[in-house]
Amino acid sequence: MSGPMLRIENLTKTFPVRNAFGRISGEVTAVDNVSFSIEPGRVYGLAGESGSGKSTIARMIMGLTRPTAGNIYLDGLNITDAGSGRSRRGKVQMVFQNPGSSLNARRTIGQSISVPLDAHGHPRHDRARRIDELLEMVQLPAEFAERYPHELSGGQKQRVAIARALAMPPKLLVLDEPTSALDVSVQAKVIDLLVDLGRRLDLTFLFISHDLSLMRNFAQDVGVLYLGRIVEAGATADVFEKPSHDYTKLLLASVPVMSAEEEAMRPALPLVDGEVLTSDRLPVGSNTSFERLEQ
Ligand SMILES: Nc1ncnc2c1ncn2[C@@H]1O[C@H](COP(=O)(O)OP(=O)(O)OP(=O)(O)O)[C@@H](O)[C@H]1O
Repeated sequence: MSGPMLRIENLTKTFPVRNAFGRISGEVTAVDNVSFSIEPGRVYGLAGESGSGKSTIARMIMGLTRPTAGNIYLDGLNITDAGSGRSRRGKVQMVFQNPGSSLNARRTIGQSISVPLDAHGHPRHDRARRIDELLEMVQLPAEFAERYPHELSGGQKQRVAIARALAMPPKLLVLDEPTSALDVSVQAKVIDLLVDLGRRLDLTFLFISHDLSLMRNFAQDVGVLYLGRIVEAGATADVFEKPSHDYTKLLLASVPVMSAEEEAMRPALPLVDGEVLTSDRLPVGSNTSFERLEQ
């Protein structure tokens, strides 16, 4: 099918805010009229600081949170109200930030990987072979199938989470801060693995991160999210070279630089009322005291 793999159209999500007595006293707009699309085989980066609405967008795509307004199309199909069940038909999978908590401590790695296989009716007699194949795909030895999560490093656990997400190969892989719980040296290896798998399996990625240096290497297109809105979007190289929004400039200014050349290319810090705009001068949004409500 031609057309975008994912199309997000005017997506909005509000949550009720409760006061100390548990009564609804207002609402917070976590995602505010967001639109973007991802062409097949591309990596789209959604960048923004904590609280900007990144995870809420991911949860709506996965059918874990119902949008207040707007539409989500996956491979041409409107999945906005489809819930997290079969209607996504295994077309979309997600890898979460913390590989430790996404794996069941009481299950062996092989058992964890077989959950999606069983759920999709993969033939039992082929299960062990498929688990070996998936472990090999994420560059882990076959013996790991017998191990428990506590016997693995953070990077190895994240590789298992990726193997599980690919057990029934999806078209779209949503990565919500997939490397932020890992050491810097391990982060690059996990990203390299994702790039390689993306090519081999023809995957499309939504890569959610606050880490712009990773995004620069991985994503071809980027949308910068600030207080629930996309304030800037375009080809990653363009956005990084000529950011137009103050918030993007600020995010870029805090990316660690490696060389004098890169330092010279850093955008000047935005000035507001003649003063340098720093993170603590940005409106942070009133996101500190809400009860987190599952809708
Ligand atoms: N279930 C909920 N109930 C109430 N408010 C919520 C709920 N989920 C998210 N929010 C609020 O919505 C806003 C966006 O949160 P979200 O988790 O999407 O941000 P984020 O960019 O993913 O941040 P982080 O990187 O810290 O996870 C925040 O203000 C948050 O407090």
